[in-house]
Amino acid sequence: MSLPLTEEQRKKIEENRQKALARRAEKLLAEQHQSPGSGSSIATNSSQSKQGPPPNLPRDPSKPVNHGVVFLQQNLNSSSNGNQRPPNFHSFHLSSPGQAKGIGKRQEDEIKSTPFPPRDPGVEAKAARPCTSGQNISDTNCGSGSATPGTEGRRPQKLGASLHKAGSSQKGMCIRSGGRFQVKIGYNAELITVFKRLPSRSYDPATKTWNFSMTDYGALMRAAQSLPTVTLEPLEGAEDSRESLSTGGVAHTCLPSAPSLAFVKGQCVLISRARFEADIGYSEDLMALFKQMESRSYDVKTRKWNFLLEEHNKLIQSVRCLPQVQLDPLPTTLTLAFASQLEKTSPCLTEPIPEADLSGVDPKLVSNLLPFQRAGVNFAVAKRGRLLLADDMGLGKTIQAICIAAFYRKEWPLLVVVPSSVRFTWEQAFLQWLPSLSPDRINVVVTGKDRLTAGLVNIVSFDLLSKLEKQLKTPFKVVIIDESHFLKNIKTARCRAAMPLLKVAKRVILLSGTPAMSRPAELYTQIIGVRPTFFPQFHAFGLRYCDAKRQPWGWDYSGSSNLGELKLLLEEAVMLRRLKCDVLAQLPPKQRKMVVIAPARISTKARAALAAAAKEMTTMNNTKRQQKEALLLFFNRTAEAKIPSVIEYILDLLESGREKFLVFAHHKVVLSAITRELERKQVPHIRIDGSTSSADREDLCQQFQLFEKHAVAVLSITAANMGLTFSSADLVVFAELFWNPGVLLQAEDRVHRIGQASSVSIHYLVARGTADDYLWPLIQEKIKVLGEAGLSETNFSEMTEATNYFYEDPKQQKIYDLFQQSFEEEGSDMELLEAAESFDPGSASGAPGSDSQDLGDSVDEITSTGSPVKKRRFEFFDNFDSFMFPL
Ligand SMILES: Nc1ncnc2c1ncn2[C@@H]1O[C@H](COP(=O)(O)OP(=O)(O)OP(=O)(O)O)[C@@H](O)[C@H]1O
Repeated sequence: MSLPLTEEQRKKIEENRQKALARRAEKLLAEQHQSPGSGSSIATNSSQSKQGPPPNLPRDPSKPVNHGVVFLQQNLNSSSNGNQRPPNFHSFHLSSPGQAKGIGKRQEDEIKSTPFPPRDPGVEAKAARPCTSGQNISDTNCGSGSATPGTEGRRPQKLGASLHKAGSSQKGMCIRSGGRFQVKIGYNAELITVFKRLPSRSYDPATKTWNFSMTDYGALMRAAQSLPTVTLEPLEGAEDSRESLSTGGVAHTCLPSAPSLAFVKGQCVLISRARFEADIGYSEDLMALFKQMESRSYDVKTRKWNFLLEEHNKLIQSVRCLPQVQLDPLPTTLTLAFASQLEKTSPCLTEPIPEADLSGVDPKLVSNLLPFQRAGVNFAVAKRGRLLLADDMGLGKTIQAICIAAFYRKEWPLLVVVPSSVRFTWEQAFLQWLPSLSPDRINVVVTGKDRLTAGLVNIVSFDLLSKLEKQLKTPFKVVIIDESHFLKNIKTARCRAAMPLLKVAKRVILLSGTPAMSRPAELYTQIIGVRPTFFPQFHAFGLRYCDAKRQPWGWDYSGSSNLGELKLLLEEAVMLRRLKCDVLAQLPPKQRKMVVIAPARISTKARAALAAAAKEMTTMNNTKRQQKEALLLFFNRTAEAKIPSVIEYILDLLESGREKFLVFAHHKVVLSAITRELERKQVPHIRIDGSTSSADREDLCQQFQLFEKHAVAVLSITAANMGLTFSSADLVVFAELFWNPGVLLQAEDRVHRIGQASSVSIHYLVARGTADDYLWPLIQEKIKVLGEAGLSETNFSEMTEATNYFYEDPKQQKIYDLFQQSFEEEGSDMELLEAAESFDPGSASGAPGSDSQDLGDSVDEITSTGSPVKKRRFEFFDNFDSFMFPL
């Protein structure tokens, strides 16, 4: 005789019975999918959807069925929703004849063969994780249906209303708890599965209840409605509240079943010239599709699938048939740039760059090109003269740019836009490398009154360009932009002036050793400068490569994303970049450069003082002592006159991204003016001069070596030319010349020594119309003598061939002779040193004023009306906040 069942046992049996029924219903549904003549075809389902549930499925709602089946019924009921993009496989497969119409046979087959979404809760939970777009299941599964025309006009069932369910269904309720809500109900395995798919789920072991944020309320209620074994009372007052609507309240008729809540979204990303990767979450359907791709490869490290570019379009087309997957294709810019790979028009991955025919370019230039420079010219010609040449600093971008421009000489006049401090250095470079170019065909624009088109080669500073561009009637066909990162901020006048010129020019040669100093957004203007059709909207570029984020005040593009892809795109279509270490074997250990600094920056007063000093030197009947004094004064006046140009050059170097360098000067006034300016700009720096104690020298030197970012060492030529190591820098700037070349070489070797792995750049700043006119040839002469005697490997004259510093004028010859005699005399070093130390510009007769008072008196900054223009020249320090676009 059996004992009567306890309440507990009855409940358990009922639960088991329901589970068994659910399993059976699921099996039936699966069989229906597999059977060829069954209702699994889209067409059949479409017709069924009009007629009601398929005959082999339970019709009686009072009979328990599993959630998948209930979901099917719900979809059948909502079959009028023809325009709605189905949120998941089930709704797509089993409903919506409108959708079915648009599906081809092959897609149909794919859909038919698509298995059920994963049942393993772990896998499901993974799939249901918020996808890359930030969507979570609560908005992906219902959002699309919530406001579609197909659902309009149909009276939606209230979200919270309990459906009529089997009398044995388990009852529970939702209760508000702060900003969340909790579900009070006994154990129900299916409901737990639903819970586990909701992103905001949290389990409280103390009360043994699950709780959720309100964002998941709609999804939970809809999923619970689809479970025949569960009846959930809604939250009080939530039925018609905005909360329920915002979570998709009106769309409950298309509710997905719990397992199909997963929706994955991702994008294709280029990972090499030949392959792209699908950056997307897990989806079983997608996985099946990936496995059909011939070129598929799985990267165990990134846990992502990648494919050959030639399969990109095929994959994208196939994925479009998976309604629960959104895989964004590569941006059009990339597909255009890599068209040969996508269309497999090129049999080899990297085609060799053809050798350019440089027979029309001056042989002097061509024969001097180093192999990597020649390759740079070939690359530029292969890119039809439009490129960003981003070689490391000091690799000779100037000579390459001149050669590329000379290749297109028939299309000249040429425009060369450069930082103001190097206008004359560029002039020298043209004279040096293109002997066929008559010097009078070079037009260096110095003032706002000059003509921009007066020469065959026109060299202009960024700032003057923005004042003179209106002069242009016909555009330049060939344009060089030196330090093109000066254009990084689209809002600046210089950028606004230059960009239209680049757009219409046929050849655009951008030069920069540091195209972007802190963020990819800085590259945008340079990319479109070279390729105006790339990323027509900055926003699209920002979204992909700048990790664009919407902020309350607008979009923030200061981040970075997909950098590997950006690099590939740049290398393919825009940029050539070689690092020093790549071509070190081709480089000399030291590269010297004579920088002709802008004479226009020498103030009128300083000019007058220089002229007076020079005149004094050539005055007849002067005693030897008077001659010496005149020479010292000329030397001192030179130092003073060079200060504005020196400072401008140093600031341009910093703006160009030079991080660490040494500046040698001789006069105290020059050292002080430089350090004062660095302090003003808050650039970390050290100073070592005659007044620095031995102990401090070592400390300061160590400090400089350890500085991580940009820093400048301001050093006295005579006090810091020996015994110190500054090998963490690879650039030395001589703000002043010194008559003793041995001292200069020693100073150079502060960076060129053991510990220095790089080729070292040395820049000598030379000002015309000053004592430099005499000092420079004197130094070259002396070095030559040392070289001939085997005492120096250095040949200074090589870099100044084009510079005629020897004067025909007998007066100038006399000054030169005087310098020569003085420097050869015993003790002259000491005398010059003292003169430099004690020189006080304010006290000298005819003095132009104390050290840097005249710094701003530049012709550049005088407009055509003669009024000084106040502006922030050095954006590098003042303005990091570019590219913050308003919404
Ligand atoms: N092939 C060459 N033959 C002789 N001198 C060269 C050659 N290439 C470069 N130089 C010299 O090397 C020095 C550095 O070159 P350049 O100023 O063009 O470098 P860069 O790449 O523009 O550097 P930065 O980015 O610092 O301006 C110059 O004095 C230049 O004349």
